[in-house]
Amino acid sequence: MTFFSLIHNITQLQITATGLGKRFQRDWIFRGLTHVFHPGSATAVLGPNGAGKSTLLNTFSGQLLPTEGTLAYSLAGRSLAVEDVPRHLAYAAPYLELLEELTLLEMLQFHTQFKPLRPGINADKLIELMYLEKSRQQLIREFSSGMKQRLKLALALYADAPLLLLDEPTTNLDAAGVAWYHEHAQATRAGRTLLLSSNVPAEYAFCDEQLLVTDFQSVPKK
Ligand SMILES: Nc1ncnc2c1ncn2[C@@H]1O[C@H](COP(=O)(O)OP(=O)(O)OP(=O)(O)O)[C@@H](O)[C@H]1O
Repeated sequence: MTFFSLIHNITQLQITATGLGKRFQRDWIFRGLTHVFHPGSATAVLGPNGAGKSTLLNTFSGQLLPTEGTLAYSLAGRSLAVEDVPRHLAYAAPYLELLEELTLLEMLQFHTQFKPLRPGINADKLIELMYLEKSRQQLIREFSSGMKQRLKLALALYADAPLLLLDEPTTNLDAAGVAWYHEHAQATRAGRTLLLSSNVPAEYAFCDEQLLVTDFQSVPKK
């Protein structure tokens, strides 16, 4: 398969954050975030451990409610309600679980009922792209941590979804896995709105924008 054959028209998704803030108990994690995430943009969400990168991604995914400010989503130029965002979202993160009791093939067949893959990709093709042919009938719980991470990434990268959130995407990957991630992230990013949280410069080098969470930890002066 060539990269060219993977290109298809992803519906454009835009996110507008206005005065966005998130607080846990008395602690503000970020505050005063105003930014437009354009379709096709790739934004690296940066900051030290505990800065709030995962919290920010979870807020953009609709799983966490902002404490203040607004998040507005639009799909193909039309307003998209936050409760409909999960349908258009693909998300890979260390804290998101796989269905460990299923085999790889069963897991893909189950998962893709709810989160379809891009046109031209099916479970067999994805297994081939992950180089996991020998593990088709193996239980996910028997996978190594690197195999699990490759599976999480493949499910997100090849999902037919315009919003892609990647939290620390090269976690548990060896050098070959990191190269695989770069190849497939590049092959699937056209047209998508990507937010990628990271502490590893090599994994976000291809992003065109950077957002430092620690820049949003006080209310901007008016
Ligand atoms: N559900 C929660 N309730 C209370 N505090 C939370 C909750 N989730 C996260 N926090 C706190 O929010 C802060 C930011 O955590 P977060 O996981 O977003 O940071 P991070 O930048 O992704 O860190 P890392 O680089 O270590 O993954 C931390 O102090 C964390 O303890």
